[in-house]
Amino acid sequence: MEAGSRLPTKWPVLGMIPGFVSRLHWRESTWCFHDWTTEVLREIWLHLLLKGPWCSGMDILGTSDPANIRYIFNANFANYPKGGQFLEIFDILGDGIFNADSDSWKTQRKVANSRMPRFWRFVARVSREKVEKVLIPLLARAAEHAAVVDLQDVFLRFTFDTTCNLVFGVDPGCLSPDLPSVPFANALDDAEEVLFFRQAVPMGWWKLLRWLQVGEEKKMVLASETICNFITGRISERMDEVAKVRQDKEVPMRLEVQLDAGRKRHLSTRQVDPVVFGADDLSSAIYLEAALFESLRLFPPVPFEHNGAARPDVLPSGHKVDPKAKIVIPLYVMARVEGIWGKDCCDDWKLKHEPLYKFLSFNSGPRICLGKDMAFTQLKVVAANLLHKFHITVVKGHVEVPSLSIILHMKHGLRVNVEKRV
Ligand code: HEM
Repeated sequence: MEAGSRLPTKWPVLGMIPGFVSRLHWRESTWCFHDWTTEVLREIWLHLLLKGPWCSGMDILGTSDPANIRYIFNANFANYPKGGQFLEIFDILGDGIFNADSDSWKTQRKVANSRMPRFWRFVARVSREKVEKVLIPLLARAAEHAAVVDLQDVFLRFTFDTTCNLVFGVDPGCLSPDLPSVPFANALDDAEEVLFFRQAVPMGWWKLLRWLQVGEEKKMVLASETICNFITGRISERMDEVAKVRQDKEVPMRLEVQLDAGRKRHLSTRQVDPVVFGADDLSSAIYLEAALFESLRLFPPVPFEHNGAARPDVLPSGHKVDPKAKIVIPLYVMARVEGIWGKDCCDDWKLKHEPLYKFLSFNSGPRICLGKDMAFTQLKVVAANLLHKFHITVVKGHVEVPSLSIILHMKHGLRVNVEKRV
């Protein structure tokens, strides 16, 4: 394949790594790393073979070819496990489902899958309540005071509160009116940026930094500590509560009374504001769904997928892969390739079904995201209610730059003005 003009120069010994790393540092410009990879892949049509330094084991095949993706995620799924390299990079996730392969993955997926309907009901109820009691009042106050709101920060807090409620049974109140600082959420952001860095440089490099505990890896140490402290704190609180409940003989009756009070409260809130949409009200909101799908296509929350091959193989595009190479699928880029989505790939949306190996935002094949319906329900409840009650506009001059992280978010948040609809 001919090297395109935007491709980094291939140096003896160092390969393309100097040019690649320098692109990582164009952070402040709107011409960000994602845009650069989009231009490169457009120019050389779907595939990019990035040569890492000599003997570094960091050759990367970037592909956005739907035929390859279908092959890797579906047809020859067994040959493309997460693999040892992935496990080392994502060590912070332990041996949970995201890192697991083979039998351990199968067992964890089965267990998680069986819990999803219950989780879905919980998240649907809690999301509606939180929208009504916290999110709408918060934006109404901002509208009254003509205050600028960082909508990305608000949504992160919303998700964080509902997720903690689901996982630990407690709402940490990150969305309370004073918007308290959330060290755990900041630590997660830091960890996600370090995980991106680890994927972008040779393994020996980040391991050396980790050993020396400097730079990005120092950031990871601090982030891991904060994350561990938060999780162990919530678990021990929960265990204390459970122990208390076990000792208390009157609990069954009390619980019943509490549940009944909860039900009544729920009924009474419905009476207070009947114009707050819940999951059931939105089940046939197909235009809203299409708009959300389109946003997730253009701005995939997981902007890259990363795989390795267990055995040497040849992809449908003819590219050879060997077990030492990394295969990277750039989702952000895929959404902007005309050959995949047509001429209007960047600025139009259509109401039609597309195969999941083209729309990869929730992954595809046997490892498809288990929380897709849950996430979608939450997105619909939040979007429908806010759009119904408020007119929201991005602050003039706000610069939108994606951060370099394994999760796509805006480096400077999303500053908006909010007005109540009349
Ligand atoms: C907009 C929100 C979400 C997006 C875009 C999303 C996207 C994804 C993606 C891309 C993967 C594949 C990751 C990989 O292995 O490389 C994944 C896996 C997964 N997701 Fe989600 N996800 C979302 C929300 C959720 C929620 C709310 C849950 C559950 C509570 C969830 C549960 C999972 C699980 C368990 C897996 C692992 C599946 C497996 O490896 O078998 N996700 N998700």
